[in-house]
Amino acid sequence: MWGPFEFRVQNEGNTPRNILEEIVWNKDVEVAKMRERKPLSSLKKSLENAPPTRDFLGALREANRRTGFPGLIAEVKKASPSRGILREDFDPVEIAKAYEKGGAACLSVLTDEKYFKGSFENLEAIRNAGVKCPLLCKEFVVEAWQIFYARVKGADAILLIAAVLPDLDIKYMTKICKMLGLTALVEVHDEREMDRVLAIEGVELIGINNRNLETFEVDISNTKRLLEGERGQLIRQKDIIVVGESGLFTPDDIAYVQEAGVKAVLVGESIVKQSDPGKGISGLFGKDISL
Ligand SMILES: O=C(O)c1ccccc1NCC(=O)[C@H](O)[C@H](O)COP(=O)(O)O
Repeated sequence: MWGPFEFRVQNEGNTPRNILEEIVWNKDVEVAKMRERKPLSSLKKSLENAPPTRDFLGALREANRRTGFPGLIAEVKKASPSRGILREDFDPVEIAKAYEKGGAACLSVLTDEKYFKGSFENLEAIRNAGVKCPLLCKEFVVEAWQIFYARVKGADAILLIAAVLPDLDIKYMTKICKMLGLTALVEVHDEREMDRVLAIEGVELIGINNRNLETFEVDISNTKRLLEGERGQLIRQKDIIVVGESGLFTPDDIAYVQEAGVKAVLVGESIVKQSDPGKGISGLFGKDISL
């Protein structure tokens, strides 16, 4: 069992070395406060009133089968540390509905407030507005409490980042997700993280992030590199669905990651910035995929 050795614990006086470390240190404090207000025992009671979960993996598979393109996870994102504000007139429910109409299989909703200007209210509002696409809670999970919270707020899936979590946590959190009916999207960026995650039993959905979360560098050939040779073979053997994430702007980009072996893509910037984000999807795929 291995872990993200690059990470240091926050100590008095030291400063974060990169944005991911900073986000995680802040998240630790934020979650501790939230947990104090709503302890796990009370969250567990709220589960009784949570809406049923929808099949995130099934929706991706079905979209891939129906369109012949990778299933789209369209991201509802107002801002990011690397790009700043992406959209001033940001109405999460309107954007979610436009994505659904435009052919998205699933949606990814940023819930981090400090760095992405997202919120759990956005997630809840989209769920309550009757959007049928299954929803990914796009968070920086540092403890299991957050998984229960996401489920209560209407998520169908949640992100677990290998650069943030040690293997044992991923294993344990994947089990918690299954118990709650959530899909875990386990995100990797390099070969070492991919090998760690491939050794963890029960992982069904892996995201390859083309963005280095420490430097912000984006390179879509990252997806191809991580799917080459024995890794690609093992992924096919295990029937794991791979999601190509970040930096996808054109039909050529989609074709490139599809050729590399992905069955799904996660896209934010290139579609959320369009005046009609639904039409942005047709531009991204070079075709109307809603039909
Ligand atoms: O995007 C950032 O600046 C960022 C910084 C630190 C941690 C995560 C970050 N982004 C999350 C993502 O990877 C993207 O939101 C997602 O993959 C969509 O990417 P894009 O299509 O390029 O907007």
